[in-house]
Amino acid sequence: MPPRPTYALALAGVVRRYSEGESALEILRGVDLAISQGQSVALVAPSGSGKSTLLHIAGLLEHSDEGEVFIAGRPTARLADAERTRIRRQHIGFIYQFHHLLGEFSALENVAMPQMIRGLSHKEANARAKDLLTYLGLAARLTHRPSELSGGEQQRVAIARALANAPRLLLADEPTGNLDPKTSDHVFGALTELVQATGVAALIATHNLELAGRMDRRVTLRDGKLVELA
Ligand SMILES: Nc1ncnc2c1ncn2[C@@H]1O[C@H](COP(=O)(O)OP(=O)(O)OP(=O)(O)O)[C@@H](O)[C@H]1O
Repeated sequence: MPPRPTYALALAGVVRRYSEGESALEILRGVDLAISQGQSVALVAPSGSGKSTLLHIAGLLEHSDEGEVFIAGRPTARLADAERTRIRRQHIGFIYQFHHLLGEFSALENVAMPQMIRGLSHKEANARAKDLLTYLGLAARLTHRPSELSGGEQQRVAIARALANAPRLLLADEPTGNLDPKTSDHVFGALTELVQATGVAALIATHNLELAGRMDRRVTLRDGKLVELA
C-alpha cells in the first residue's frame, strides 16, 4: 500500500453550530478538505456562508463541535489549549482583511517579533524579516511605522509577518478585501509569488474570482459542506 500523504491541512467531518435562542444554527455540516504542502486553495463563498468560521477552526483559533483538524498530519481536536497554541505558532501563519500590525513598531520589528517569540536571536530574526520585506518590495520602508505606510504596503508587511516563521500553512481571510482593485492585484500577485517560492500550503478566502483563478484549486461552501469548483 502506498504511504498516506501527510497534508499540511486536513479537515474531516467538521461541524460547527451556533446557538440561536432555543435552537442551533449549523454553519458547517461536515466539512472535508485536504491541502498538500505547496498547494494553494481559494475559498470563494457568499457572505455569511461560514468562511471565517472555517478559517478559525482550521487555524486552531476556534473549536469545532464535531470532526477533526489535522495540522501536518497531527490530530488537534483533543489537545490542550497550550499545545494547540504551540502548533499554531509553529505551523500556521494568518493574514486578515485588516493588517493588525502593531502601531508603535516599525515594519521590520513587526515581522521580526513573531520569530523572536519563537526563540530566534534578534540578529537572525531581523535578517529574515529584512529578506522577506525586501522580496515584497519594501526595502526602503523597513523603519516606517504602519501609519506611515500605504494600505497595500501595510498588507505586504502583514504577509511578511505571516510567513516569518516559515509556517507549513497560510490562512488568509479576504487579504485584499480592504484595498482598491489595482493595489489588490499587486498585493495578491506578491502573495501568490511568495506562496510558490516558500512552498507553504495556502487557504485563502476571497470574493475576487479573478484572483481565485490564480490559485491551484477553488472550493466553495454549499449548505455547510465544502464543494470543489472547476
Ligand atoms: N460567535 C458567533 N455566534 C453566533 N453566530 C455566529 C458567530 N460567528 C459567526 N456566526 C454566524 O455564522 C455565520 C457564518 O459566519 P462567518 O463569519 O463564518 O461567515 P463568512 O462567510 O466569513 O462571511 P463574510 O464573507 O461576510 O465575512 C453567520 O451567519 C454569522 O452570523
